[in-house]
Amino acid sequence: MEIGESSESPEGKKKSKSKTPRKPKDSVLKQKSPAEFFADNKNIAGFDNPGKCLYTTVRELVENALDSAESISKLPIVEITIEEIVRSKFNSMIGLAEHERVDEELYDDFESAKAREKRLAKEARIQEIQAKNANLGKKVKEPVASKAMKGRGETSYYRVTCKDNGKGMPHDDIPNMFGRVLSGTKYGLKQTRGKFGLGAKMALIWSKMSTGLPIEITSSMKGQNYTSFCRLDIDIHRNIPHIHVHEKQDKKERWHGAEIQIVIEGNWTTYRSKILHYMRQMAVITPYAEFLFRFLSDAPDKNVTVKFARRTDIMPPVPLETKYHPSAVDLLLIKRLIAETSKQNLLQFLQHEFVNISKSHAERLIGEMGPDFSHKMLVKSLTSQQIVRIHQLFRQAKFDDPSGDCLSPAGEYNLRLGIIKELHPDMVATYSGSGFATCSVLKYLKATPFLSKLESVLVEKMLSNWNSYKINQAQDKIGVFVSIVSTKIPFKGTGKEYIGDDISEIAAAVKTSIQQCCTQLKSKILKRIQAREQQERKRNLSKYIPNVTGAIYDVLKEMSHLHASKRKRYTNEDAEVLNKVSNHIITRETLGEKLAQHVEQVDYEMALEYATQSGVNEEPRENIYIQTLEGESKFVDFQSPVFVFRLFQ
Ligand SMILES: Nc1ncnc2c1ncn2[C@@H]1O[C@H](COP(=O)(O)OP(=O)(O)OP(=O)(O)O)[C@@H](O)[C@H]1O
Repeated sequence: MEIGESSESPEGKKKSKSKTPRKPKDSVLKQKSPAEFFADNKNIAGFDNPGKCLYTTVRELVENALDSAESISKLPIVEITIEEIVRSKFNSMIGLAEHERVDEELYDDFESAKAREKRLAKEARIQEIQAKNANLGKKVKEPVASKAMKGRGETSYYRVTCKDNGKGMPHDDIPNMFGRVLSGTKYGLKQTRGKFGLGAKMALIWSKMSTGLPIEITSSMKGQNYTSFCRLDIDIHRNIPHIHVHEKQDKKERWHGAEIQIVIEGNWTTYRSKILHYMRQMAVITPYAEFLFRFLSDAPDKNVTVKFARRTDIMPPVPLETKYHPSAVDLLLIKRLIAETSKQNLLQFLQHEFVNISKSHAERLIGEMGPDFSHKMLVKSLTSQQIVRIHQLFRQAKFDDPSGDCLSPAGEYNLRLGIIKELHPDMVATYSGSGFATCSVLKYLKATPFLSKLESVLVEKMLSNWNSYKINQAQDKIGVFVSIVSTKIPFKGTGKEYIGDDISEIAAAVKTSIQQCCTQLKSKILKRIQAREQQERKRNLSKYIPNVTGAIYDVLKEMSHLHASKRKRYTNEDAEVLNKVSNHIITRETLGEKLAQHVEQVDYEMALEYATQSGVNEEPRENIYIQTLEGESKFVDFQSPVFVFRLFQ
């Protein structure tokens, strides 16, 4: 599907010989190609400012790499490198001579001698205050960038390279895949990260807007004895690739996959933490992938190398292509399906082009459509009115929900593993819901602030009663991961940053998942609280043993004197005890020991009583997750926060 082709640019029109009516002189009507539209509105695809553009470029390339490796069931290895290119280096790269400023006052970062003096004095004062605060152990705020530091001219360029071990691309498709907006291989009804056929082209449009440099693609597919190399940019007005080089080269290594390289303007300083956070999130959600992230610059202290190692060899199965659900199609879609179907008659069409319509169900539906319809009628001969009738029936009839079999959720096992390995939380709870294959994870951290403002507001909205789950919002740090898989995620924009909470089924599934996780956490937290209380009770009782023994022993001693001097006679058991005191069989020490034994006994009995009441009759248990024995792997991992068992068959 290439929507781009239907929209002609003014240039395209000039060239075409078609007899379209001439534009009236006073008309203000204009057309835009999809590439022009997205260049003008790049914010809707997550390309807002240079920093965000760098971040979104990384995201788009990484997600394409993962999609590609997963499509052939290959454990992904993704190497992403961001190389900083300072302006002087960039200029020499493009053959632009360095220019010494002549008229300083022309520049945005110009400051007069007086202003400079004032600024330096202010900065010195701030530094002094900060030094004082640091000595007092107070928190020191990051200094705000001064005008001289943040001049608009301080552009930085970055070469972003992403290499994967995925499927690679057919040689002839590469130019359109990267140089034609709204072209891709992921429009079908299949769960993939990519969907719009836009991301890589947005990165290219941004490189064209900011550096003017082309994108370079190297690709090799399994079984190909060559490597494809393509250097191209995009003709924005016509929305077509502008190819510089497109050739087959000798294959030097046994590699299949793709390597994409692009030079763009960006801002590493402001987006460093967001990019690293994203890489970590990807490592959490895809623990079966290996990520190598590198930031390289001329200043070695700025360089970053992070390797997120693979923690499991078990990846979710490849998602399956599915068909449309009859309740979810519109008129346009039915017409398209009719045009594209290979089935001859209406019965076969209904039965094979939709999910949840069996043969007998199709027969009943055709019966319900009216006398104009029959099983054998040619589907391509349906009139517009008849198609409307089918559509109306699809809207009114009752169909089973789609099964979700075509989806491949990350699964509790993978999410849990990813979270434990990357975030080392204090506690984790996971829950996997059905229907939307929603899997939600809630982790509970003591030390690391995790939620961003937006996420916390969202979770807050979902769950206002943390207290009832024994979660202390002021003290406890809570992280929530929700993984939603679908053939079509209802993102709010092509930047794929948000999904709305207006789709009630998704909102309800997410809420239930979070509540389920909270309930699991609650029982873990309660156990911990009770264990702490038990320890405290014992400590409190033991604390008084010396004083209590002393007091009792003094009284017994006094009584034994009275008894021995016959000033007061005690009988039976009392006399026996007092004699033992006189004969040093009962001493301060033996009394202390007995009391300690008693405290131990009482404590044990109380713990036992609690355990019987709450149904805990053993040591606290930790759930372990066993991966199913599907796929090629001949082993199974038993995963717990403290150990992993790998059992080979
Ligand atoms: N690393 C890669 N390996 C193999 N194919 C790739 C790779 N990167 C891109 N492609 C191909 O190029 C197409 C276009 O990619 P692009 O990022 O523009 O869109 P998309 O991934 O399909 O959708 P979205 O815009 O939602 O990300 C993809 O559909 C895919 O077929």
